Amino acid sequence: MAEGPIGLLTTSSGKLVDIRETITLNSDSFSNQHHIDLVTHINDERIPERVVHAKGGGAFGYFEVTHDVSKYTKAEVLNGVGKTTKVFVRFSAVLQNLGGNDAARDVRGLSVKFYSKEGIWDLLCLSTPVFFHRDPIDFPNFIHSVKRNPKTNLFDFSTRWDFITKKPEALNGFLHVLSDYGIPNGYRKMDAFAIHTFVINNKHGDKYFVKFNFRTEQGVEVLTTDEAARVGRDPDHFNRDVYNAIEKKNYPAWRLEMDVMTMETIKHIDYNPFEVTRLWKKGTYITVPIGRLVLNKNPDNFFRTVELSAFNPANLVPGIPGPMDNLFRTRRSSYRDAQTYRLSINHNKIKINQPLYWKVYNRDGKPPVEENMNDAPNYYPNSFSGPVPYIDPARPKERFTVFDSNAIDLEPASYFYNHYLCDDGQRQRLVNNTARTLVSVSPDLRRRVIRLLTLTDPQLGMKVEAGLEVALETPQPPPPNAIKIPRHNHKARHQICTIVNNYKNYYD
Ligand code: HEM
Repeated sequence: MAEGPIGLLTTSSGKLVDIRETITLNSDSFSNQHHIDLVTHINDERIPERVVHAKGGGAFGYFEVTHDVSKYTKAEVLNGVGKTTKVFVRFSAVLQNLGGNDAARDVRGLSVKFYSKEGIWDLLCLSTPVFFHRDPIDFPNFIHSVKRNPKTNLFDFSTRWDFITKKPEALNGFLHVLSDYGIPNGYRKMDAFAIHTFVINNKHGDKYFVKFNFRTEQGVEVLTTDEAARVGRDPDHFNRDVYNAIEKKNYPAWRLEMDVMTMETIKHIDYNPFEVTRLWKKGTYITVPIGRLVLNKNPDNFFRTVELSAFNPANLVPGIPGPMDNLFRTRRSSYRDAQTYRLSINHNKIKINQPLYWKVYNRDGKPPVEENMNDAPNYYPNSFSGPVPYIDPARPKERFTVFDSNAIDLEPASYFYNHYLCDDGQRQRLVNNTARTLVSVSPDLRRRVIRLLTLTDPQLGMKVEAGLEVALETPQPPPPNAIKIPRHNHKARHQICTIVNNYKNYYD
């Protein structure tokens, strides 16, 4: 904050405001343009919240290349050891509305906007290494089933479990959310995964298949359900945590690495590596370090940066042609459509989304239009010095198609329960959390869920059934913000469970 006033007050059209115009009592308030300016502007201050990932926070920083990956990709942003690129990062919770609770059991987002010399690269990641469905047509149904019930406007476990039992591939993702991994101890303490298998290429046009993963340098930490209920008494705990760490110059950082598969491996492995509801099997890939993401500046203005930011997975750069699976193909158009609705067709001209360089044939539309390409031709091809395309000699020529299977495969969910979770304590907490969600659903739906869990793993089904019996007889804890903490309970210890990230141990 500046020490003195930063200048004289004006109306939004620039007229200086007399001090007598700052009060309207006993005056002709409708001749007071300052008053009208204020009371009408506030009516239009809201824009639609994001349909998913509405609650979030963000920070600026940089990405530094620490390893030479030119063998795999020619992308300028990932090349040149020691080089830094400016970034803006947005953290989010998928299901929470604006103003929702950071400590809710949910999937988290970590989206990175790289302001690269070759254009914006948006890398969108989740805190789970797997997604919930493979068919893009399921997205609206899946989101409806996990967001608020249209009648009660409450979050509803019946609709969630109903959807999962009809689409069992979603179970693996849900088990992640119901486990310790479902509530990280803040955004700084979580890893993040881009999930899809990306195609990348080097300057010779050779293709590689990679999964991008961010590994937190703060260490992975999670909250138990009870711990989260306490932490959640401050609904903005996660945003506050990131903000305060940056203000204290304790800059949060992540290592960016990629799991790499060659074209040869892709052709011969016994599972579909493009399948987003499962992990890659150990031994079929190598892990290559790339660089470091560091957040070192809080935004000066939340709305102008975090709310107006538009991350679009289709924003890719040369050397990273991107994923080929069907889900990603839908994402290529979906985000642009959402952001046009939320921010206008010119969302890429909003400061936070602007690339370093752009020359386009698009014109006009809702502001901002910036210089609107001034007097340059507005059609292509033309004979009047309009911008021309370049030729990328390294663009991969070979094309192939990814076919998805419709088969239901419960093995990834079974693997998660038996091997990804590292001990019986983790497994028991998953069982308890799952049982609690079944208390409010109908007996018929409970039976369907137990049956699905039993098919996944007999022990899991049996334990959840037993846990449910206990939960039905135990009075349910009140909602988090109604929990009473004893006034002098200095001994209330934060039982934060620090867990080894065993994602890499898959199929060890
Ligand atoms: C068919 C599948 C999917 C569809 C249709 C979809 C759609 C959307 C939409 C419409 C938004 C809001 C965009 C906005 O208003 O700015 C969004 C946000 C987001 N999505 Fe997806 N999504 C899909 C799958 C995924 C997957 C697989 C990931 C994981 C990598 C993911 C990660 C994210 C993240 C991190 C955000 C928040 C971006 C931000 O911080 O603004 N989504 N998604």
